[in-house]
Amino acid sequence: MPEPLLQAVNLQCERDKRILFRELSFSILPGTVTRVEGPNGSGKTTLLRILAGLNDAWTGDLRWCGAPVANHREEFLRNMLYLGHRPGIKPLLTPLENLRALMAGRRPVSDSALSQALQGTGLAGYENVPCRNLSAGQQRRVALARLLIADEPLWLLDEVFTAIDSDGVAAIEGLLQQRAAEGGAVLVTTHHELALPGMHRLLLGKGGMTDER
Ligand SMILES: Nc1ncnc2c1ncn2[C@@H]1O[C@H](COP(=O)(O)OP(=O)(O)OP(=O)(O)O)[C@@H](O)[C@H]1O
Repeated sequence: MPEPLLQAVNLQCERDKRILFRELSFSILPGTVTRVEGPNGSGKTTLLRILAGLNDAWTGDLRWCGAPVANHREEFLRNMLYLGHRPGIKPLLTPLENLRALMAGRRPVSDSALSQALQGTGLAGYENVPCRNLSAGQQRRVALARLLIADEPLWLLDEVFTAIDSDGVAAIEGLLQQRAAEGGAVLVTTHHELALPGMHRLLLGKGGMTDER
């Protein structure tokens, strides 16, 4: 079996004196897509934020390629892409400016490559329009264009299908499968039905977690 990209060991998280999950352990292998599932409020967003280093209210161990994330935080952050359930784009900036800002601090990417990514998400002709003038789905597509220029092997995607039409959902499903086929791994939360062959499932809530296929 290949070495897991990410391992969680005995994660516990408490919010407002309520235990969201405890003794939560799982391994994310390269080449996999895993859907984090559970009812509203079961902790899906919280778990992804913990994995992305955006929430400190937890105990347990996280390992990246076998080494504690805490000791290799920069390397982990370089290899991980997190897209949250809000598009996280700036309404006064154009799609091109937003995508440039999303890549800041990462590797340099030319404007023509950024434009190509925007065109790949159906935003041809909107590259220089302020995002506040775009529809909800188009704004989401600006954030999703990030996936088309992502070289990070691990993707953490929280409700990124929101406001996306069926063609767009199918295109994103293709990107997730492609990342897995390239040896990466994807964790995704969504209330949409996903039909990805071989998809793993992490079930939160109802007092525990299972990993099923
Ligand atoms: N900043 C916060 N402070 C305190 N409690 C919080 C905070 N954020 C979330 N919670 C609580 O944590 C629980 C889990 O929230 P979370 O957003 O992780 O659930 P979820 O499974 O993603 O839900 P949904 O399916 O509705 O998106 C909720 O009961 C919520 O009230």
